[in-house]
Amino acid sequence: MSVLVYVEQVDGKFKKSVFEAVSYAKAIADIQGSNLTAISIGNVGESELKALGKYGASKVLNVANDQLKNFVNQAYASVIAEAAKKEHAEVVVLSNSFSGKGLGPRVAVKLTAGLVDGAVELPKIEGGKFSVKKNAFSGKAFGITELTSPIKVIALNPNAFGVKEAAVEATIETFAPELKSTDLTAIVKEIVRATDKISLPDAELVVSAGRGLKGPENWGMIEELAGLLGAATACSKPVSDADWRPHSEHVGQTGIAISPNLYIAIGISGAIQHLAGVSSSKVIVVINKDPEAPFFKVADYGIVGDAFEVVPQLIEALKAHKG
Ligand SMILES: Cc1cc2nc3c(=O)[nH]c(=O)nc-3n(C[C@H](O)[C@H](O)[C@H](O)COP(=O)(O)OP(=O)(O)OC[C@H]3O[C@@H](n4cnc5c(N)ncnc54)[C@H](O)[C@@H]3O)c2cc1C
Repeated sequence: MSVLVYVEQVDGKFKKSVFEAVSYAKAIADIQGSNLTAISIGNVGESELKALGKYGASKVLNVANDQLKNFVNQAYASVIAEAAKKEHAEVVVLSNSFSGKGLGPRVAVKLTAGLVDGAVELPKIEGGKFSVKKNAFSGKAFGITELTSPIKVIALNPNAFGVKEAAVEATIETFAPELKSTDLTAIVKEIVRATDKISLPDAELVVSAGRGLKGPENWGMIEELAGLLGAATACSKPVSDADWRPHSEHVGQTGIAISPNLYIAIGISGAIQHLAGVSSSKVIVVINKDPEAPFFKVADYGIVGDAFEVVPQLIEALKAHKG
């Protein structure tokens, strides 16, 4: 018996959410008294794979196949399921990222396993029962799901558990499962990234702005503030609908759901559909000129003021602090 964790790579590197998923899987392995194996797909260097030992993976299955260099949902799901069978894994953990959201259900079907996606806590394993707390209704509620299948698949929400070190020596093993032709009907040859900015779902700090900014020409100060903080930028739905910002920045019920350590909302009213995607942020700072704006009700810190006065002052203060 073991726990298997899928470690998603981007350009041969692991993101923070991977170390978090490994830490989470290691904690489950410790509860069960079993070992943790990681499965890496794509061309990842040995030192990067070995580094997974720092978070508790004692074995790393390495699938270095050129056809799988870039993410292919169907094929990756087959490889993860084969790895789970090989390792007799009782629990399979992955990150509830863009690709994890597609992989989780596929892996679960292949293993006839129960799935919890959007997990926010370690499972409770008591009296033969295995239940997991998860986000429900776009983050407006939590649900407790009991998994009754012998194999369980858990997709962990980024930033829900944190990265925890549990250093062990990781051994690397080559794994080359046979792929069906139906798994490779589409191969991603190359991914050309539109931007090299910090990716929103992984960002620990997010600076977000809404219609209060009046127009796209005013985003310079938002980008400058985000740049100084090392934060990603986000926006409300009307802003991306009006093409002031790209749709990839739209957060909320119909956009991306995020849970960064810090979310700064500037000129955003705080409509329930917006809050659905950001309310699990650890600290929320709201800047709005209307003291009655609903966002203040969920804010940890609020500044009532005009964004065009407050943001430049914040930028100056940060520059002075950094200098
Ligand atoms: C089915 C459905 C799904 C939706 N999904 C989403 C979603 O995923 N994400 C989302 O964001 N919205 C979503 N919406 C839209 C949502 O209901 C709100 O309309 C939207 O969030 C409002 O965006 P906003 O706060 O930027 O704009 P507004 O509501 O226009 O608010 C602008 C805010 O800026 C403040 N302001 C104005 N000028 C300044 C200034 N100079 N300085 C400081 N503050 C200023 C105002 O006081 C106001 O609070 C959805 C709606 C529906 C019906």
